[in-house]
Formats: sequence, C-alpha cells, structure tokens
Amino acid sequence: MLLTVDQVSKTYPGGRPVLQDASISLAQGESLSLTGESGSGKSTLLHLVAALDGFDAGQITFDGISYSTLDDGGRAALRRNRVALVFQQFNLIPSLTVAQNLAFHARLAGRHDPAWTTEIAGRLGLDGVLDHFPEQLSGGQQQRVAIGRAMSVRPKLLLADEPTGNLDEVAAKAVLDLMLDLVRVSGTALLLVTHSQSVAVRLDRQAHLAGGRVT
Ligand SMILES: Nc1ncnc2c1ncn2[C@@H]1O[C@H](COP(=O)(O)OP(=O)(O)OP(=O)(O)O)[C@@H](O)[C@H]1O
Repeated sequence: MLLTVDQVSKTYPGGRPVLQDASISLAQGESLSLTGESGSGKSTLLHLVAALDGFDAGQITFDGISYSTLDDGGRAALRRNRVALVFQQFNLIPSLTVAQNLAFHARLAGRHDPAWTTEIAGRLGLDGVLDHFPEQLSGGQQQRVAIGRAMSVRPKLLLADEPTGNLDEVAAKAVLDLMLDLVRVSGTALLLVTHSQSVAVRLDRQAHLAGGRVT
C-alpha cells in the first residue's frame, strides 16, 4: 500500500474527538473519495496525511515511511517532493504568470522538468494563457493552474480538499475530468474530499466519515 492510515485518533485541544480509530488505505495510482457531513473531520484527516498536523493515536505510513519517525525537516521534505495539495481556494501567486506558477513548486523542489510542465499545461488546456496572470483567468482556469502546479513535482499522492467547491457546475466538471486524467497519466494516487456524491462516484473507491470513523 502507498498510504495506510491505521486507527488514527485526533482531538483538538479543548475540543471533542474528531477522529476515533479512523482507517483508510490507498494503493499506488488509486483514487479514493472522502465524504461526510460538515465538521465530520474530512479536512482534518487530509491534513494529517499531509503531515501538516499531529495525531494522538494510531499510525500513518506513506511510501514506506511511518510519520511517527519524521521530524519537522522530514515532514517538509515529504510535502515538497511526494505529497501535493490542492484546496478549494486556488492559492496562486498573483505576481507570477501562469507558466511561472506552474513551474513554482517543481523549481522549489529542484525538480523542474520543462517537458513535463509543458505536457501538464497542454493536458489542462492552459496553452493559450501561459503568459497571463491569475487575475486574468476564470475560476476554473485558476484551479487548473493550481492542479498543474501541484502535479509539476510528479507527486506520488495528490490530496485535494473540495477542489471544485468554488466553481459552477460546468467548470467543476471540466476541472474534475482534467484532474482525473492527469493523475491517471502520472500514476499519482488521489485522496479527494468532497460534499458531492456525483464527484465521489467518479473515483475508484469511496469512503465516508461519520462519528470519527471511516466506513
Ligand atoms: N485547528 C483546529 N482547532 C480546533 N478545532 C478544529 C480545528 N480544525 C478543525 N477543528 C474542528 O474539528 C472538527 C472537524 O473539522 P474538519 O474541518 O476536519 O471537518 P470537515 O468534515 O472538513 O468539515 P467541512 O465539510 O465543513 O469542511 C470541527 O468540529 C472543527 O470545528
């Protein structure tokens, strides 16, 4: 398995338990949707897998590495090289062009591959806007840039938190289609949080969070 979340529990200081013995697993190249009511802990689980936050009990193992063995440097390296994130907000850098945004993470990681970035831009339909700035793009185009930027490092796992949540139905479908195509071509596994059942069923497997557990 590429990712194993094994009986993980998480309570924020002063709060109720959010996750209680939650478990998921993901094979290389596989896609899994995560649904659940608002406040059920979907974003929390995604953040734990991204090593952005710690947990109280259980184990997370990704690509043969147990998170309990990672220090801050190890967690940062994981996010720089192997796990990529896409959020509902596009989080592009406004002063950089589309081409520069697309290459940004890969350059930071010292792994910029111009041929791959060109292929990503083509697959995401961004060829015509490479010299534009984010504010000149539609929401759907901006999210395609954010996805392309995340995929520029060829991550083993893409974590997406409501990636189409800010888009209208037509743009959302186009972005989802392109994202699923890109992760398939790259052999990247995908863990996607969504409120939408119609989005969830497009992925290989579905998981649901309720009462702190995954069903
Ligand atoms: N940093 C934090 N500190 C304290 N409590 C938090 C923090 N982040 C989330 N929570 C709480 O944990 C619970 C789960 O939040 P989380 O964002 O994971 O849910 P979610 O399923 O992603 O919700 P939504 O669908 O509304 O985005 C909520 O009760 C939330 O208030």
